[in-house]
Amino acid sequence: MKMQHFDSSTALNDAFAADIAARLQQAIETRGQAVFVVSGGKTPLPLFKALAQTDLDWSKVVITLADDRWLPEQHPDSNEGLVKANLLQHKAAAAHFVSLFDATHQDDAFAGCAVIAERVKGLATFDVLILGMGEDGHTASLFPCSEQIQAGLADNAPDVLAVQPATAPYQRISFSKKRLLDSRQIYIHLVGEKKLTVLQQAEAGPDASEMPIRAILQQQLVPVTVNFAAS
Ligand SMILES: O=C1O[C@H](COP(=O)(O)O)[C@@H](O)[C@H](O)[C@H]1O
Repeated sequence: MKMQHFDSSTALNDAFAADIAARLQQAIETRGQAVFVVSGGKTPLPLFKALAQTDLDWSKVVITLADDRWLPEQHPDSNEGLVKANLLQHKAAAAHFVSLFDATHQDDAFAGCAVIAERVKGLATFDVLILGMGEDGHTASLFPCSEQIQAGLADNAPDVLAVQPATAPYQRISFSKKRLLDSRQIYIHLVGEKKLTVLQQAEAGPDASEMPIRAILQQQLVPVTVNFAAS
């Protein structure tokens, strides 16, 4: 794991956006398209705004989410709504977005999960995956407090699973650890000292079902870079 400390989130976002654009550009040149997987929550908002202004042939970029809350995009807590309002704008408006929500099963992520599995099954290896982390050590929607945590971390897990966290709102849909690790480069994006403390706790302990971010930190298949700023 590579750890990068930045003096400010502005410096982090500028460098991060340039790095992502270079990797997506390289993927387009090598394979004709790039698959870019982002996370929701509050942390990535300024990064999304910076990326939206970045020169790239976005029409060759497929964007999806590592996870989403099972909500229509109009809901203020929908990660899809956040991505559409902040990333899929300006120069990045030409990107193709793959939603993790299905309105025909809008009240039940468990019923809708098969639709999402079908939708994402053709996605190639993720060229760039950005993960966030909650203060409980969850990443994507692999929540330690959920009944689905062992299924999400299993080596034979499906690509996506529905999750009901016990201590966070909304049903979720999440890529499994197995599918998240089918990536060429993983970034963990952290802002705030508290998240750094949580990351250090995660590095120190063995059990990924207690802190699912460990499944990303303690593997050797995919390079991981942590981009951190205190504020
Ligand atoms: O619930 C979620 O939380 C994490 C972390 O969010 P943040 O607001 O602390 O940045 C996020 O990575 C994940 O995508 C989201 O669904």
